[in-house]
Amino acid sequence: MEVRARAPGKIILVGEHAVVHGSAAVAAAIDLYTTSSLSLLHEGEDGGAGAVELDLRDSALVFSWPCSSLRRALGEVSGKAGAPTPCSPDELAAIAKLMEGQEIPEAKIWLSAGLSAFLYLYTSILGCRPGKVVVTSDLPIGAGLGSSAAFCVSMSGALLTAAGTVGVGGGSGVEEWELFGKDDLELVNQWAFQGEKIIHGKPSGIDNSVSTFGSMIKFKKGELTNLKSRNPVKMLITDTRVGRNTKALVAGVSERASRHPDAMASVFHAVNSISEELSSIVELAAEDEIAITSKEDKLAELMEMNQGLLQCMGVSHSSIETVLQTTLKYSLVSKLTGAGGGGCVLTLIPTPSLT
Ligand SMILES: Nc1ncnc2c1ncn2[C@@H]1O[C@H](COP(=O)(O)OP(=O)(O)O)[C@@H](O)[C@H]1O
Ligand SMILES: C[C@@](O)(CCOP(=O)(O)O)CC(=O)O
Ligand SMILES: [Mg+2]
Repeated sequence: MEVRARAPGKIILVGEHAVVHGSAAVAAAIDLYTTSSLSLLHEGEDGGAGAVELDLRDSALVFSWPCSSLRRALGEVSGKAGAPTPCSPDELAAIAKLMEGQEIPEAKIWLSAGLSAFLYLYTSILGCRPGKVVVTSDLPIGAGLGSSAAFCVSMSGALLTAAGTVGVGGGSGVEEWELFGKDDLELVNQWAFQGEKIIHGKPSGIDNSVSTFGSMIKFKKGELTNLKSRNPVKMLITDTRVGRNTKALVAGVSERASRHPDAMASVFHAVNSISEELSSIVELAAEDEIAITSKEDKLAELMEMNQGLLQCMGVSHSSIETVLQTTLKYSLVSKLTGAGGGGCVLTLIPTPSLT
C-alpha cells in the first residue's frame, strides 16, 4: 500500500520572530508543496531483515536504517496512534547516534535536522517496522518559505494515515486528493509541531499550523484565527539564494532579547500591533468596508514598519537590503519573510487602478 500526503509552504506577511515571543503574526499558505509517499513493507520483503528508508528525491540522497539498529537505539517502540509525546533528550541523543552512520555530504549537513525529525516521527507513529518514504518538494529549502513545516506536516499526514489513525474515508474528495477532517488535521498539526521543534529548536507553531490548515491565518500564542480574504493582494517572492538556518536566527533573536529585555519587549509589542492592524484590515476588506487601494497602501506601510523592526531584531541581511533598495526604485515596498538572514523577500504588487 502506498500513502501520499502533501502540504504547502507559506509566506509570513507580518510578525515573524516576534510570534515566537508571544506577538501575533499573519501568514498565508502558498501554492508550492512538499509531498511524502510512504510504502510499508513486511520484514523480509525487501530481501533483508527490514529497514526504514528515506529517499530525498530532490537532493538525490537515500538514507537507510536497519530495523534492528533502530530497535537497539530506541528500544521496542510500538508506535503511537494518539496525541504525540515530545521527543525526550534521551530519545534525541539516541536519534543523533543513529545519524552517525549516515553519509551526509558536508555541503548538505543541514539535512541532519530533517532526518532527525523524520526518524522521530516515523518511529513514534509506526514503531520500528520497515518502510520506504520518498519526499519531493517544490519549495526551496531553508529560504523562509516553511519547507521544514511542509516536510513535517506531509510526513505526519502520511504516517498517521498509514497507521490508520487519520483520513480513512473521513474526508471529501477534491481532484485526486482526500481532504482530512478538522480533528485529523489537529492531530497532524500536533505531530508536525513536534517535528518542527527538532528542526527549529523553539518554533512558534505558525508554520506548521498554516501548512496544515491552509488559507490565511492570524496566529498568536498557539491560537489560530482564520482570515477570510476577498480581493487577494499580489506578492512577488524574491529568493536571495543566501542560505540560512531558522534555528540559529531564532536563537540569535532570543539572545538579543535577553541582553536588552525592555527594548526588545517594546519591539515585540510594536510587531503585535502591526499584525493586529493588518489582520483587521484584511477582515474589513473581506466585508467590503475598505477600498482595495486604501487597503494596499495600509498593508504596504505596515510591511515597511515590520521590516524596520526585523532590522532591530538583527535578522536582515545585505542581500535583503539590496532587494529592498531595488524595489524602492519602483516605489514598491518589500520585507523579508520567514527567519531572514538571507532567504526570501516579499514585495507587495499593487492592483493597477482602473481610472
Ligand atoms: N524536503 C526536505 N527534505 C529533507 N529535509 C528537509 C526538507 N525540507 C526541509 N527540510 C529540513 O528543514 C530545514 C530547513 O528548515 P528551516 O531552516 O526552518 O527553513 P525553511 O523552513 O524556511 O525552509 C532543512 O535544513 C532540513 O533539515
Ligand atoms: C522566524 C519564525 O517566526 C518563522 C520561521 O520560518 P522559516 O522556517 O524561516 O520558514 C520562527 C517561528 O515562528 O517558529
Ligand atoms: Mg522552517
